[in-house]
Amino acid sequence: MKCEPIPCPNAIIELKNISHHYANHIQALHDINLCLHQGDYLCLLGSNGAGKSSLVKIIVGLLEPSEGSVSYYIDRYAISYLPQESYHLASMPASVWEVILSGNQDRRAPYFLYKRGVKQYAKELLEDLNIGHLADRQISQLSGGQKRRVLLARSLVSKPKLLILDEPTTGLDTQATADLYALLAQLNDKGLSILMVSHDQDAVRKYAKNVVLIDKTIQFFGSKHFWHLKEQEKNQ
Ligand SMILES: Nc1ncnc2c1ncn2[C@@H]1O[C@H](COP(=O)(O)OP(=O)(O)OP(=O)(O)O)[C@@H](O)[C@H]1O
Repeated sequence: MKCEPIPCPNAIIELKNISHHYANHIQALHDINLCLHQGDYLCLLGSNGAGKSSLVKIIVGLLEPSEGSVSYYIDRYAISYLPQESYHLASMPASVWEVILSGNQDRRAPYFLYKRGVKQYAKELLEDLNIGHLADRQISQLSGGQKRRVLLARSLVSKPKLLILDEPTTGLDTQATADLYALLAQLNDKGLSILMVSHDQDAVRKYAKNVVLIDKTIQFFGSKHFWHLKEQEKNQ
């Protein structure tokens, strides 16, 4: 199905004609045109190998696209990214508290100059994500699900304007998953823009505003309600 791109009046990021092939000639993405709006909750869907992680890495600047351009209409430092795997952070010789605060490293200020407000917000995040009891533990000694919650707190402590998450609920139990979605919805209500790679169809139905479905190229890009109708049609 060919979709017209939704208009971009309040775009914070705009992708134009993005294509990417890796050194082994695998074509991961072809001619992607996409925009992310201020206040959006955009879910990026696609099957394994469809190019989701490649696209996210291009958006956050970790991967240079073979073709096309990305335009940023917000400060790049206002973008926070929670990747699928963060081995280096999850194995750091540091406490949970230190790892969370390191998400707010002001590049111009020494480590000890954290403002009181940042520490207060870090404490709130510890509570919201139910990891307050872990604050003094070494992150390397936590379970996979606990580490993910710590890394989410780390990616939020700088109060980003855009949060990009790649499969954020991997390894979380039912309660932790529900808590995480509730927190994201709350932050989105307060103005945080969200781009989330997800396989969780229920979460997409419940929380997303817009949906982009890719399989190297864009298969669908539009409102969640329209996507839902298309899904229903397909299943009839
Ligand atoms: N570093 C790499 N070098 C070569 N090919 C790669 C590399 N990373 C990804 N690919 C290939 O690019 C294509 C897109 O991969 P990508 O990881 O972006 O997909 P994905 O949609 O995120 O998949 P998944 O849902 O399984 O995480 C796949 O065919 C993959 O094998």
